[in-house]
Amino acid sequence: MTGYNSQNDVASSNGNQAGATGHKSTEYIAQENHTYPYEMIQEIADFLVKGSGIRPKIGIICGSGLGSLADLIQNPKVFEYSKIPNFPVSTVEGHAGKLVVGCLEGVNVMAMQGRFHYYEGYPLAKCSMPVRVMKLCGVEYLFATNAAGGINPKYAVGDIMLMHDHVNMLGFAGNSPLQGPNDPRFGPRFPALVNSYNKDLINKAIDISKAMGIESSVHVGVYSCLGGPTYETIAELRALRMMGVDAVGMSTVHEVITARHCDMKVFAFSLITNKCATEYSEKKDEEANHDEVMAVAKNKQKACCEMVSRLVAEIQKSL
Ligand SMILES: O=P(O)(O)O[C@H]1O[C@H](CO)[C@@H](O)[C@H]1O
Ligand SMILES: Nc1nc2[nH]cnc2c(=O)[nH]1
Repeated sequence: MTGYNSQNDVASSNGNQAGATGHKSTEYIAQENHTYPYEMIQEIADFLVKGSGIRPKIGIICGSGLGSLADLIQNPKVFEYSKIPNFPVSTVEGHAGKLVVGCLEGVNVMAMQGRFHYYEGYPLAKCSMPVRVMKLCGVEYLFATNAAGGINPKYAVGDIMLMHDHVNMLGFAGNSPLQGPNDPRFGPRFPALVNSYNKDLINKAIDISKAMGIESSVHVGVYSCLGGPTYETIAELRALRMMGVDAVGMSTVHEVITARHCDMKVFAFSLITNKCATEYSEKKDEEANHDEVMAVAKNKQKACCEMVSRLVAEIQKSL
């Protein structure tokens, strides 16, 4: 184990910061960028597969207040993040910090009850590192869920938006989970992101929403991730709307990028927990707040759980 967690570990690691030529080694550059070497991710994956006795096919990331998605899992083996070697810990309310491995609708799955956000102080590569762990555990499909503010005026609180594309605002600012040396065992240096969101899974989810009788509150749209932790200003929300963004949050995009880099099939949805104001107003109730986000997610978790279960059942048919 090359074990490191902080800048201090970099300085005290293997002393190969600069070789005889004065060049930094790839491993040193990886550590300097807070990326995780392949071997370290493999060790985390081995720990989880050995500890659970399961090789999951589907990985689920539970959004704020949507941790109950992991409660669907049968015969769960639960790993607290703090007990998993080299794993970050969750610091946000509504993100329990547990990894749950087991069976859902006859498929082996792994669910993160708690994700990592950039605003928590973690670099993007660290936020999305668990996606690579999932990959090395055997995961082929990533289901990423989130709580988001609705910018599209047609969206109501409690609606679900199936993500078919994203606008990566952190990427515009030059920040990416793939920054730093590329390890081709995960994927290519320059991955393409068109068709990132699997069309077949979106269509299946639309059919499921019809079967559930909720199709009028299910949309297909564009998500944008901002760095947070502030919610947006009116001017920012207007700018995002002009760019074609339908819902805004502080997560998911870096996970999707990491998943597509290592060729996973991606399905993602946003639960619209608040309507974003695009007109100036003094009204307090038009301001986003995390308590409201959590309350709406709690209210709507049943529909979200059913959507996820049914989609997993559909995948099971095709395995
Ligand atoms: O994206 P998830 O983790 O669902 O959480 C969303 O809700 C929180 C803000 O209320 C932010 O963390 C935002 O990203
Ligand atoms: N950035 C952002 N994240 C959210 N998560 C839930 N609601 C919101 C929102 O309005 N903005």
